[in-house]
Amino acid sequence: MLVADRLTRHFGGLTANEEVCITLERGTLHALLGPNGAGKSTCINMLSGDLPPSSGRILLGGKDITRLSAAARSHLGIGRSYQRTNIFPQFTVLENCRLAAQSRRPRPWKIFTDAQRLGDTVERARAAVAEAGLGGREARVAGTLSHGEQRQLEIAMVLATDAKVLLLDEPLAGMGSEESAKMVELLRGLKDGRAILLVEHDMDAVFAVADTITVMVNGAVLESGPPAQIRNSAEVQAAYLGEDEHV
Ligand SMILES: Nc1ncnc2c1ncn2[C@@H]1O[C@H](COP(=O)(O)OP(=O)(O)OP(=O)(O)O)[C@@H](O)[C@H]1O
Repeated sequence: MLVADRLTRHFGGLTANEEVCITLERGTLHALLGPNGAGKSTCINMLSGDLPPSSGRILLGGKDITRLSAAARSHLGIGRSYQRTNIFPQFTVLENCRLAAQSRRPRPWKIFTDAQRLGDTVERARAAVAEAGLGGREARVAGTLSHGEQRQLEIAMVLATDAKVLLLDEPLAGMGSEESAKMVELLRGLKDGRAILLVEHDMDAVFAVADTITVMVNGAVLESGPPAQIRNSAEVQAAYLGEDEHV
């Protein structure tokens, strides 16, 4: 569905990503692992259109989208969440999702001109809230939700844009074990009909939910494969996972 083909990004003399290749398939979750500074955020930023690559290509359904803006990619069905929670805290859960859904419309801010379309947007927002596990909390002011629920709301906002490719940057950050377990369940349910890229430090969560894992070290892909292969890779253990007894 989405292909990163030899993506490279330099920052001055530093090579943050070097010829990174990643393929996201519909119906699967692909996790991107690596120590701090490995280049995961740089990679997700290039895929979302927040950062232009120095070289390499990004293909969506075979079409070259390397030069498209983040907004144009959103219209094509690529949605992303950010490491830091990115909601409007003073708005309700439903309003946050409605604004996200609205952003996909051709003229996003002309919302009072077409009641039928506005209705569609609200329906999409409601469906996204439900799918993200926040059903019943539509009228809650977002800033009063728990941390875990705010991260769920972020996911709901991505879903409200009708994204078919989800780029999720550390959705479990700062969560307790109960909240994490809930998020893992949520992620599992989101695979259906979508392709997901998950950048996440929580190993237990990654191994519980990923179909494919790519490990990056120093800006380059060290190894990519199913969880069992990564778990048993001597190279991965030596470079990165060796000291983690969960793996
Ligand atoms: N805008 C920037 N300008 C200069 N250097 C940058 C920039 N963004 C990232 N880097 C550098 O590129 C390298 C890769 O950083 P990146 O944030 O992609 O890693 P990461 O794997 O996401 O790390 P973390 O797990 O800490 O988020 C690091 O050495 C970082 O300092």
